[in-house]
Amino acid sequence: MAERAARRCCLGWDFSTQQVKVVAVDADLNVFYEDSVHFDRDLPEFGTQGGVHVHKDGVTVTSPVLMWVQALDIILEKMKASGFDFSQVLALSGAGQQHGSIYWKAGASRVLTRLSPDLPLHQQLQACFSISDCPVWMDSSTATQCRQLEAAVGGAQALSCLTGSRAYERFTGNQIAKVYQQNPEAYSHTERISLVSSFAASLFLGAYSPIDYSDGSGMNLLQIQDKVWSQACLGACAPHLEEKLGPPVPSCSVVGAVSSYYVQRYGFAPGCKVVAFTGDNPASLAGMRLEEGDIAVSLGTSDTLFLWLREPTPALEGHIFCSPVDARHYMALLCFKNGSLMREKIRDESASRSWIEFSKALRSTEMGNGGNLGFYFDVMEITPEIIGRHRFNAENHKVSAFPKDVEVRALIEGQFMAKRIHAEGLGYRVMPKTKILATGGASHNRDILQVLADVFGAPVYVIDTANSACVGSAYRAFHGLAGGTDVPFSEVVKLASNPTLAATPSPGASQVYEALLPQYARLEQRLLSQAQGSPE
Ligand SMILES: Nc1ncnc2c1ncn2[C@@H]1O[C@H](COP(=O)(O)OP(=O)(O)O)[C@@H](O)[C@H]1O
Ligand SMILES: O=C(CO)[C@@H](O)[C@H](O)COP(=O)(O)O
Repeated sequence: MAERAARRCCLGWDFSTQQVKVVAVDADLNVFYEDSVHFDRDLPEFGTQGGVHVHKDGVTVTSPVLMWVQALDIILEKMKASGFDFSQVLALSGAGQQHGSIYWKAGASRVLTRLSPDLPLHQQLQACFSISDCPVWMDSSTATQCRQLEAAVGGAQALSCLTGSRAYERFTGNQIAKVYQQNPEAYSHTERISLVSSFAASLFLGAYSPIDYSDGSGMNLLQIQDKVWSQACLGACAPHLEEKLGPPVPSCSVVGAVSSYYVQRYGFAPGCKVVAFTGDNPASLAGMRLEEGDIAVSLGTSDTLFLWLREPTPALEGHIFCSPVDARHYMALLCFKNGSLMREKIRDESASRSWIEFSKALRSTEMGNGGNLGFYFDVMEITPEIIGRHRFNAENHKVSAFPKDVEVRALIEGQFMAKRIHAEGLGYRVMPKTKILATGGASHNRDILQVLADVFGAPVYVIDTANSACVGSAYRAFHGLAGGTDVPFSEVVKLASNPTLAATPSPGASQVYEALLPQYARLEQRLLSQAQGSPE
């Protein structure tokens, strides 16, 4: 504890779908403290599953805002109880699940600025929100608002050129439009709308934190080239929206110092800086120190795949976000909704609820799975828009079930083939020097990473912690502290240890998957045409 007390550090937070996590990173960029609060397990009174409430219509998905606040109270108390020395924290930053929106009620800013150090946050902020259950990224209930927004700006491609993405149901502008249309009273009582990231930053600041360019790119509202709100998009979504959002800022901005609440209650230094929080995927890009040419695969609640881009090339599939570490650059992102929760379901059904058995099934089956291919989308997938489980044998005939081991391999191979096919759709090509950087909870599983290496025909690397969004947030805090835009991010993180090799492609993998990938793509296209025509 004595050694810990003397360690100057930055904190990196992650308000993700299933938990709040924190890491402390010292000046040599070593992670020396990690903690988390899991919503379903540690806050059962909110009744979430996987951190969310799925409503009866099957498409509306929300999370209670006070659950996030209480999770922060709990984790700070845990840190204090462990003897964590908050006075050594030079700066903090953080990440949030992307796209989710928080509606602060008129008068909330006064409460935020006058927090009493004698009480936990959740007791003081109870009456501060005009909407208690916030729409989150898993929501897909805003198809009508999406079509309205695209029509207002000249179509899907026009919206993508402007904001980096065509209209997506989970993107915040469409969610805000739905709140305004269906709950105009709550909307009119709202003085500020935050993303999960800027909401979390606001809790630390004791004042509203601005939205950063990178997470702001996931709203269908920000002009990603000019970095200003699009008046056409704002106008199409809801009235007085610009004043409720506040101006966006570069992701490496110092947005202020921690509120006196944290100084008095936890012993933070009064000068401890808060660097703008961003989305969890942009923060992971920072945590993995992604370089041009590399590809990152995050296997969290959602699966995402992202790339560093110099020039934005907005398309009808995938998203372009402003880079979180260099205001001149961009990142491309593909999001797959049926990630870890789908893997958990197949683990429970076909591998005795055990990751060890799940791994055994992967090891006992062959690459290519004897030609058996599967699509596992228990919730409406984002990439591509298909729902349901669809299994095909080597003759391309639909079958209703697979033996258990075959089912496990079909799931994992299918998930990674989809990633490769859609990344190639964005123009990405696997090169001899390609590195895949893996992160997220499932990157703990070496057998899953082996399939990833085989399907992509490229080596897979991991960083010391699967919490790359937290680590990236701590790195970004150091970046903000060092001067932000004027200092290259790569300079700030040059001391960080290199990623370690976790899996290399097995001999013969490229022949197997070169043959199978076009077959998977054709079947996906067939399912998509059926879904768009008459649902099965
Ligand atoms: N050994 C493992 N094999 C496969 N998946 C795992 C393993 N350990 C954890 N996971 C998955 O990691 C998921 C959580 O990942 P994480 O990146 O922490 O999610 P998030 O940041 O979205 O809350 C869990 O839902 C679980 O399915
Ligand atoms: O919607 C997206 C990205 O566009 C998701 O990736 C969310 O950002 C949720 O992140 P996790 O909690 O799954 O890490």
